[in-house]
Amino acid sequence: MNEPGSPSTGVVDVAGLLASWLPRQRWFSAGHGGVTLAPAGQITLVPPVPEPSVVQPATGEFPLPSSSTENVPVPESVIERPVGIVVHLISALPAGAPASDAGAATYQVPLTYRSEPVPDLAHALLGELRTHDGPRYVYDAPHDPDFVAAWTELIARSAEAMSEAGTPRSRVRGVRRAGEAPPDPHRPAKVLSGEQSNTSIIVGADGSDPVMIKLFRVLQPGRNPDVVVPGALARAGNERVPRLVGWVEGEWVQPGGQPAWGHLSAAAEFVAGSSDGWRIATGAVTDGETFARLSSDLGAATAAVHAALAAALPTRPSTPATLNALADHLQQRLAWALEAAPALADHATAAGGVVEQVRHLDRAPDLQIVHGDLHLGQALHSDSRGWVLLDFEGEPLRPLAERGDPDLALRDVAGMLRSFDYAARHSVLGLADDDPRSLAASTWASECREAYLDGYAAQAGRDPRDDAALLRALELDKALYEVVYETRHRPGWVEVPLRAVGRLLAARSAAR
Ligand SMILES: Nc1ncnc2c1ncn2[C@@H]1O[C@H](COP(=O)(O)OP(=O)(O)O)[C@@H](O)[C@H]1O
Ligand SMILES: O=P(O)(O)O[C@H]1O[C@H](CO)[C@@H](O[C@H]2O[C@H](CO)[C@@H](O)[C@H](O)[C@H]2O)[C@H](O)[C@H]1O
Repeated sequence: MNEPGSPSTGVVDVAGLLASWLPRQRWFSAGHGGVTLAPAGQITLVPPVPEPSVVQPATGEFPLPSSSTENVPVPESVIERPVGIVVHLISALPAGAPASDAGAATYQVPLTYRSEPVPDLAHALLGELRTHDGPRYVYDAPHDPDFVAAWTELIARSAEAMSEAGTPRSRVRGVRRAGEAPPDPHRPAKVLSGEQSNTSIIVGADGSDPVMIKLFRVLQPGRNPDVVVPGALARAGNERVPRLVGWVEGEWVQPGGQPAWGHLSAAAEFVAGSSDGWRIATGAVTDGETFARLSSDLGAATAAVHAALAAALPTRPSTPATLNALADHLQQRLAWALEAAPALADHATAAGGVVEQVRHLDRAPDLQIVHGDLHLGQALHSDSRGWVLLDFEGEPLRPLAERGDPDLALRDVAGMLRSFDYAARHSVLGLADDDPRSLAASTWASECREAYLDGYAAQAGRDPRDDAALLRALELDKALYEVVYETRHRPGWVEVPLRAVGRLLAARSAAR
């Protein structure tokens, strides 16, 4: 066996570096051991990208953690350049699982290979590889201006590239929406910092028409709602979402060998001078200020997006079967949450009552395409644009295949109501419900809630409070999801949704 990263026949292997780097990334959820990685595709870009080319997916597997040298080869042609750019597509399988395992995730990992180290990119260095041509410095490519220029150009030129070997499986295509000005690949770029499920790069924040390019880190076969939905809204002329500029789509190979097609990236207008709703709302809580006016505007913006989605994309009338399916879904959520958080056991019977109530409701509004995971962090406010809504990918803990289905617009309303509760109560964690500070938080959240619903009702011509039982059931559904989310990601916050479950169920008993 060769030494890690050493050349064997003119190609080098980056598996060892990935094995230690990937598990440290926020978006890598495959675990910290016992995972097998398998190359699923490999796209080679050439700066400044006159025509990008795609090479055939590599075959073979390598275990993680490991310093195997055998299986993520970097083509010789890449290594020979001063700057080589490769977008590695890598599937992660639970160790020992069959290669066809349906639970495997495919990660998008663009890397640059440089013959000279770049001090400005030190924070993005994965490590060093030894090659027959001397060392190569390997960087997390979204931080590297040459990768960003190449990727932006792919979209700007709507460039399509076939696999060098001519197989239809290996192909990426940039698409620029008709009527959109091409983003300029040569403007300064910056990776957005902060907790994110994907990696977003702002291109051209120094001037006019900046663009935000999001790289989907976890690839799933199929159309990504974060491309489809803003695209439909842009076509409909709705201005409550950042304008979609373009996207990148492509093909890769799933662990069992089946070809997959899906979106790799979306590019949208970067809303300069904006703040997200979570930051504004929690600032208001800290300063003891009202958020009612902005809540009302946010309600109106949500209703405008819902109306545009209902006009532009498929809708379905609700039937008794719809209510049954909603009740089943809530029941599954409950079982899922009970498993993750046994503390919910005291609420199981009352929550089961809500399930049955939903099943026997007389009616429900029509189903339509919705946001799916709406909360304050998914809304941006600026003086020039008012509120815009972001990130139509739906709940990250749900399979992509389920996320684009028509659903109740009320689900988004419930999500935002939960978010007002979070903004108010995360600042009083650990205090009893009757503590004056908790009571003040509760009053603040109620004020936002009513203002949001008023704003929504005025814009939509239909008040979500007319479907009070359904709305409460959807708030419960969301709070159960949040219990699982917090248990996995922020156990210190789990008290926020746990207490909400208790309050929502108590309010229901009181209402009967
Ligand atoms: N078009 C945009 N303009 C300005 N800021 C944006 C834009 N899109 C996203 N952001 C910022 O990036 C953050 C993460 O975006 P989001 O779409 O939620 O990414 P992720 O899928 O990684 O969670 C948002 O909270 C917002 O602050
Ligand atoms: O933004 P994402 O799509 O990654 O959504 C996930 O993370 C959110 C937290 O960042 C989480 O939202 C929950 O916490 C928010 C405060 O941080 C709060 O405003 C939301 O109401 C609450 O649901 C979201 O559930 C999760 O899917």
